Amino acid sequence: MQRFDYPKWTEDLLLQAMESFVGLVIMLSFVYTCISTVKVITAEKEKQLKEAMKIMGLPGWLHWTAWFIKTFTFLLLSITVMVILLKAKWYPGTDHTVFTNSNPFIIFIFLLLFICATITFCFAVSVFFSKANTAATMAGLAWFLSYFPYSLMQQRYDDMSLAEKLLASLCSNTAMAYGFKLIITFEGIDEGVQWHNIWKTTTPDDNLKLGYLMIMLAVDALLYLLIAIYVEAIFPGEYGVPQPWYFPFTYSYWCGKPVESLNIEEEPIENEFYEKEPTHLQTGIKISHLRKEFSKKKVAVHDLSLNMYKDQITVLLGHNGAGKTTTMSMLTGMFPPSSGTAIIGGYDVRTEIVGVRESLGLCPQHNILFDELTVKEHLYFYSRLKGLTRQESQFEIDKYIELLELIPKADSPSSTLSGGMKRKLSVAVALCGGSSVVMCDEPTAGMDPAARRALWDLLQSQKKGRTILLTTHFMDEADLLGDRIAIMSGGRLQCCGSSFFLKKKYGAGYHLIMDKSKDCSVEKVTSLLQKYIPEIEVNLVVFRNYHYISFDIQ
Ligand SMILES: Nc1ncnc2c1ncn2[C@@H]1O[C@H](COP(=O)(O)OP(=O)(O)OP(=O)(O)O)[C@@H](O)[C@H]1O
Repeated sequence: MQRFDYPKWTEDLLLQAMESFVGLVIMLSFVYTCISTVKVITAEKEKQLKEAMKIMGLPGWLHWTAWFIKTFTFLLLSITVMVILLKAKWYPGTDHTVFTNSNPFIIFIFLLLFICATITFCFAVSVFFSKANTAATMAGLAWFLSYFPYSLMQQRYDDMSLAEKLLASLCSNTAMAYGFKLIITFEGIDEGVQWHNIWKTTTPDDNLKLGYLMIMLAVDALLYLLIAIYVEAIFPGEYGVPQPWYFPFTYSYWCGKPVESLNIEEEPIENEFYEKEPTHLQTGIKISHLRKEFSKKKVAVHDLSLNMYKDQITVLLGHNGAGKTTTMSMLTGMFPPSSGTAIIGGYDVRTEIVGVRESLGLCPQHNILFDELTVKEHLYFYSRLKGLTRQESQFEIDKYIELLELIPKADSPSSTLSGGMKRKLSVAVALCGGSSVVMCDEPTAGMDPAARRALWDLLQSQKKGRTILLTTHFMDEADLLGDRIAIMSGGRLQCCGSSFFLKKKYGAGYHLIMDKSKDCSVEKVTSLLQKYIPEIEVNLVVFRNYHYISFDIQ
């Protein structure tokens, strides 16, 4: 077959076009991955999913490793395509490729190191933000900014010392740009990058070698990872207990228990509003002088001291804004206490939150579920997080979907469940995996009466061997479920004891409070009510300039 000789300029043009195309693909795939990774990681934080997973036992390193593997797999695919494009013979009848002489394996390793640096760069950016959209915008900006040292100093490249170039390479994009500049220069002298010249310069005037840049990319990857871990620890965002800035130098960070004992003083909580504590039961949660100030004026929890026992359900009962969720958030490490502490399973919530979370199951007030995961997958995921084997996890799945009557929905994604079903699943998630301390924040909110009853039965049947804390503002729920009921109001514990103790103390019965207008006849209202409830008693209460009629019904 006769070979047609193309003019040389068309070959050069095609190669240049390919170079630009490959450059664009590299750029776009990395920018896209960087922005989307930062966005999803921060969204996980924003929706409290990350903190919930950590509360349920997800170690921080595993979270980062999972994200690393996922992003790495995607980028690995894109750099493989890139290397193929760089080495593909684009021009018919010639051996010319974009990088004709270079060893593709070296280019691949170089890009592999760049991937690692890019992923940890995303981690480092994500820890500075709590809102996904802001984080994504800033990630795009930061990604381009990290290319700036290269473009700004390009004019004086020849005058720069090696130290200056290496310092600029602390920005991974700059290291990548320097690397490609070297590869292109090696290509220019028809040698290409080879194993024998990665520790050589292309000209005697240059001082930068590809080997140095590969080391710098590895250093960048490690540096960004350390920044991510450190900043996340001292600035966990809206949720999480911040560590002191010097935490890497503390004994407890590396060896678990701190040197000094964190045991809180054993002071019996006794007064007329606090029922004598059971002596035959083990304390599961010990709260001591817990206080939370959101600001100088806003104290959500005042000096709360309370013990909760194993094999019992302790109910925190209170009106909206009484401080129940804040208390639970401090116990689970979502918020650090302003003062005071709590010991859960022998661990202090201020300093040993990882230990606290080993035994913890949480059903937060707002469902924290993964939209795409099914009911079964949620139970499997959280059971495995708690350390159960595949077989044990399967047993947990079967048990809870049956107990909570979720069998027909077992394979449905959580986003397709009704509100009540989502609550059921959240409670099952808290109980599964053998959590010995279970906290449920208003678990029956939004449930119909039959579902509430089923959930009450489940909680009653599951309390053996566990310390269960649940919050509610339903008196009937507290009465039925609570072995001990702690009533909170205005951030303070008002009284605590069994349902029997509280009824004896405050009188079993109901209070009816009515708003009274100026011309209201108390006698007429009372006689009307007495027609239906003969034993009703009236007493008039004046509260903050408003008049109320308060009735006691025994
Ligand atoms: N992040 C926050 N910043 C400032 N104030 C807060 C914050 N979280 C809660 N508060 C305030 O603390 C008080 C207690 O709130 P909390 O959510 O603990 O009450 P609650 O008893 O759980 O109420 P509900 O039954 O409505 O959930 C409220 O006055 C609330 O406005």
